Amino acid sequence: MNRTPIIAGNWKMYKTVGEAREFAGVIRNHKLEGAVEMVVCAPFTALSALAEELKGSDVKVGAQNMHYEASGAYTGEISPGMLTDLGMSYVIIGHSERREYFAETDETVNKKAKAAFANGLLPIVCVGENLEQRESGQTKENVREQVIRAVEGLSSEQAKQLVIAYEPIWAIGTGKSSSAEDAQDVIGFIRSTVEDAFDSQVAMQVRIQYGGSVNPQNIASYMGQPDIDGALVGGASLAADSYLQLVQGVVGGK
Ligand SMILES: O=C(CO)COP(=O)(O)O
Repeated sequence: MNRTPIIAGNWKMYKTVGEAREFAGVIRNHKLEGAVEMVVCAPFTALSALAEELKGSDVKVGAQNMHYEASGAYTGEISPGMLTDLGMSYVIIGHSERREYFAETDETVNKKAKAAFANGLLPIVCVGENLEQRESGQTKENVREQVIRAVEGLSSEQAKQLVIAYEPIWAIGTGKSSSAEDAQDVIGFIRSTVEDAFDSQVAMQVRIQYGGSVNPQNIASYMGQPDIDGALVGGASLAADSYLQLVQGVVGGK
């Protein structure tokens, strides 16, 4: 099965519009002929400028969150249609920081995943265990529950296009990345969970990324694993040269 690897930068709450434009200027001429899908997920304020700067390039733009409703009295929120209107391709859903600080639940993750597809956006759904769950041997049970709840009610056609990011919370921003073997173990398990929820066809096509302290030095080790289809990267995606090194690492690792 040929799954196109996907490298997605998650800028979190970093970069002004000017900084985003500068980044885009460096990466926009990078051509990969479909070997890797390049995505940058930026703060809402930078999305319009990025879409403009990266138009016609191989780099796709994504948001880091959205509401699941189409419109309404939801002060401070952004709807799926507003993202489509800006030319977004992807949206990160259920990042652990949103689950922890902004009350995101498996239920809202599921509503957002459905709303993303309904609006022509591809969701990158994040799952992952915290340190306590890892140490008490509950990693797989926890991740299985998150995956099953996230994909409830999606059609097989939608599920095939889904991107799942496995991000162990203890590895995010800590410099303590999961070993490639441990990440493969959980990601292989996530693929079998998708097979249980749908079928083997869907499981073979769904792309599953690893995230958590990925950098240009360790990316190739993850890509050498059979079930790992790319990475969702925070800190190391912020500098354009580092982002391009990650992309090259994905090419070299597969
Ligand atoms: O949360 C992450 C990406 O979504 C990972 O962040 P770091 O790459 O900075 O550890």
